[in-house]
Amino acid sequence: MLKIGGATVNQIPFDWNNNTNNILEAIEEAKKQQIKILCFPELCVTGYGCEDLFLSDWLSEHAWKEVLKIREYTNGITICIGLPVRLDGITYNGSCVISDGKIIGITFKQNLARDGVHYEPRWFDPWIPYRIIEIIRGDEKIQAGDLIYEIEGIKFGFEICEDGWRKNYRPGYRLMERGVHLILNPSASHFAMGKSLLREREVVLDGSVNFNCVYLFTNLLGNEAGKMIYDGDIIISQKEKLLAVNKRLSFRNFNILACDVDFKNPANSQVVISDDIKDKNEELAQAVALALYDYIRKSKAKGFVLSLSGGADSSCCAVFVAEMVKRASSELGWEKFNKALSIQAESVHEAVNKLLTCAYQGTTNSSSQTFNAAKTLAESIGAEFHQWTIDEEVNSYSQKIEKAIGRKLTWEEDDVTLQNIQARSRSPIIWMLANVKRAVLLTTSNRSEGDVGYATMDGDTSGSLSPIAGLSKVFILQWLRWAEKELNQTGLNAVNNLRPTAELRPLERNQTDEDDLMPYAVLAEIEKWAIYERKSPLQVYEVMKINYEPDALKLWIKKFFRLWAANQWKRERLAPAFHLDDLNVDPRTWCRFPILSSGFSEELSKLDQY
Ligand SMILES: Nc1ncnc2c1ncn2[C@@H]1O[C@H](COP(=O)(O)OP(=O)(O)OC[C@H]2O[C@@H]([n+]3cccc(C(=O)O)c3)[C@H](O)[C@@H]2O)[C@@H](O)[C@H]1O
Ligand SMILES: Nc1ncnc2c1ncn2[C@@H]1O[C@H](COP(=O)(O)OP(=O)(O)OP(=O)(O)O)[C@@H](O)[C@H]1O
Ligand SMILES: NC(=O)CC[C@H](N)C(=O)O
Repeated sequence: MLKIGGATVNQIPFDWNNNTNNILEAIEEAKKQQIKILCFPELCVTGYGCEDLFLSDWLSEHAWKEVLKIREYTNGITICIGLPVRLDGITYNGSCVISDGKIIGITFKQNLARDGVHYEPRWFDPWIPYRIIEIIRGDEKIQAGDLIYEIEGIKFGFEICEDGWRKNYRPGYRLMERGVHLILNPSASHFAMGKSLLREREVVLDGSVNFNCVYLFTNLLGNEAGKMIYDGDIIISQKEKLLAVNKRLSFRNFNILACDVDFKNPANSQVVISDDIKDKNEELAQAVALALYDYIRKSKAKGFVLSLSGGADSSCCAVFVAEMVKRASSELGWEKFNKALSIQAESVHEAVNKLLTCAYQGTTNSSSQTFNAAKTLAESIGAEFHQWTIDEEVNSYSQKIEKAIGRKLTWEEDDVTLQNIQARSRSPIIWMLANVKRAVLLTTSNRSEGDVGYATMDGDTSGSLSPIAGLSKVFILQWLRWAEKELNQTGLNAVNNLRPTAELRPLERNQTDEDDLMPYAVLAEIEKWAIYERKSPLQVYEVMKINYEPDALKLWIKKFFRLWAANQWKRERLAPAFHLDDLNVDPRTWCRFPILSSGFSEELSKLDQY
């Protein structure tokens, strides 16, 4: 029997103190549990999200100094820690094995992650299979490359994150030929709804079955650098059996999971029952809560400010903050929670009151229904709530422009202008409140709005963090109904009975988002084919035509592609957002698209001729 384990850690890019402390605390705990081999996540010494700093010499040099510090605490244990290693001006992504005070080697990643949110080839070079070199650090000579190691008669090697996702190119095939009993996978695998099952089945179980071994996977934890959230999974399998899976998305700085493994007789290996929850609505609630907690903790802001309209998007943001307080305080206890966020509170309501300030900013076009929905929700979660109207500001701007252009503004001629000035008049004062409170201003953009630019730049897009910009409106609407019932967020009842509306036109015009755009379900389906599956307008029409009336569908597809292309600049200006789904329209991470383009003019005319 050999006790092996993983340690997930909540790191911060080049926050040496935080990162090394987390690693040392985890080692101490692992020693108490008598773990013999302990695997930490990918690049855990520096953080995974150091971006172009990986190209500098000093980052890797400093990382090495931390490795030497950590080495001092490894008596009686073998650990693997991830760090960048720069050799002759080229950076490699390595996992360093330290056993009982000795550095016994560094393995380098062979397959670099380059899809979706990952841009590793910009910073790292892939390592060539079987290549082994000797590197000099101080007066030490260290083996590095495609190594295998042996501890207490157990041979082990590495697949580093993406290595385990590249089905036919997995280093595991070669490690099996070289007789390893154990494969360690240190990872930085970002959260997306539904993805943790893929890790379990396609990386871990497929690995232990195909390579006839024990497979140990350890992921990073939390919102490390602003956008990506790491689940902090630790998964251990032996051949076709899952031995241990931890509860993901913890608010703690580190978590450990270990089990006793009998390498010769798998039937004797310890099995740890998992209480992880895979339901998409629940894992999303936990992931966004953790992301918000880490964001204020790491940015040292004093809380959040939110322009709360009583509509779905802003209400969703408010509920996520309340869930953050509820979940983090329940896992950490009030003492740790208060210390981490520099507040004093003893109940969820009290803490939400200190951390979330909301304002309803009505106009003559606002309804009593949205006001009541906003007020009821704010009261139910305990948020500080203010209300005022912005008609004076809107009228003042309008009168000045009317004087300048020498005519009256009218809804017939100036529809979008008159809408936008309302959204923009809410912006300076809500920013002012954020300044006063030294808080982060949340913006409420969702992914469907992002697709088609259905938002006013520097109006409702104002803010510095956009928690739900990665979610489609269809998903948000169903999540809110789920949260009302399953999370007992009863203050959502009125919100859930409203139809999405911008309330920017006079009330008698009965504005709804879906009349302005198209049904949100259609928008989400076109988005799936056009953006996720990368199909042309005609191809989107081909796959969708069986379910819709042809002329209406053509109009919707044309509207989507036209607005998509015209609004790339707007997506570039949206506040940083969390990555939550397989698909994202963030131009700085998942989805690159030109700001100026043909706007699909030829492709859309082909659709007309079809
Ligand atoms: N390619 C480009 N590169 C750089 N800038 C570009 C540009 N194209 C336009 N622009 C600029 O952008 C301006 C237009 O953008 P912008 O002012 O944002 O406004 P715009 O996109 O024209 O209109 C905003 C839309 O969002 C809707 N809305 C607004 C507010 C809230 C909600 C809601 O759901 O609650 C909905 C509103 O009904 C309207 O349909 C132009 O005046 C021009 O200055
Ligand atoms: N009366 C209002 N008071 C405060 N903020 C408002 C008001 N109207 C709009 N806003 C701000 O503008 C944002 C954009 O409005 P939008 O209509 O897209 O979202 P929503 O009102 O939250 O949801 P829905 O679209 O489902 O009505 C809101 O989320 C909110 O932050
Ligand atoms: N860091 C990595 O190599 C991550 C890549 C992997 N495909 C993931 O998304 O989880």
